[in-house]
Amino acid sequence: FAVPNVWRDRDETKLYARTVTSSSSAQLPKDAAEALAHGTARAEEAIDMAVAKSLHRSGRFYGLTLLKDAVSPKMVQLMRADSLKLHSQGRLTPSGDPDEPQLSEQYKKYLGSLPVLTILSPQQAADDGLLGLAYGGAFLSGLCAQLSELAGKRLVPGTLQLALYDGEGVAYQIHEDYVPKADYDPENLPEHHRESYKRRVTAILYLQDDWSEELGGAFRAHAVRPKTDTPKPEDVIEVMPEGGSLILFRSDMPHEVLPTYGQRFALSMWCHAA
Ligand SMILES: O=C(O)CCC(=O)C(=O)O
Ligand SMILES: [Fe+2]
Repeated sequence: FAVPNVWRDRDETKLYARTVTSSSSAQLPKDAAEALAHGTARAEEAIDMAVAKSLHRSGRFYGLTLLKDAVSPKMVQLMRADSLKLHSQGRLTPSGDPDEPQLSEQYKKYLGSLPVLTILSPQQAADDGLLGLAYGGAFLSGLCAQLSELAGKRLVPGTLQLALYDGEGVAYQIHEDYVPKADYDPENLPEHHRESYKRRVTAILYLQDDWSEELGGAFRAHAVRPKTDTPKPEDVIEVMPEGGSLILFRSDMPHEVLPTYGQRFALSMWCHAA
């Protein structure tokens, strides 16, 4: 993701973090159109030049950026309610394929639990009356558009994913979201993975009401893939999945989710190279 030289400013800040203030959309949306419009407006408010620069700065953590209160507590609550609704309807599955059966108790007992997920679009969420997820999807799509504008290099909204780590120690081992095209056979992957080579920026919005350290589930960023099970402290940064927090990073950064002992929802967007 080439950026103008002026941004290569040797900023070694490990984690750029800030709290987003003021919301143009403090009111709950009254209909689907308003949910989409408010989500887009919030992206324009939250993603400014400082965020775009942070995402492209040099340094070891691939532009890792944390925006707290990226979304208001009210909207987080609405998104969480929508997410719980989809979960109760059995729409979240390990591969994201709605027809795939849920994990059996036997599988969980022997192989452990997995995160469950669904792939959605802001418009589909709006059509289904899920105003919270319509807002969240529009926010994350708007974020890609906003970064595209500020970076002068085209990015488009890619895959939007809702995932649930439903306690029981569910984790996601170290990986990169970007996978070079030569490294996989898309035919054998679920549809939403087939375009992983286009991923440039990962944005993850957390939807918990409140979260505490005993519940685990930290997002752990790695400056380098560790050679042993215990990475050096200077090589990792952990972020708690607090509701309303948004993390952004370049999609080739190694990262993982530590074992989770509470219900942990995350709405993720991969901004693709256009
Ligand atoms: O939920 C998170 O914090 C990260 C999830 C993740 O890495 C992924 O879905 O690729
Ligand atoms: Fe990931």
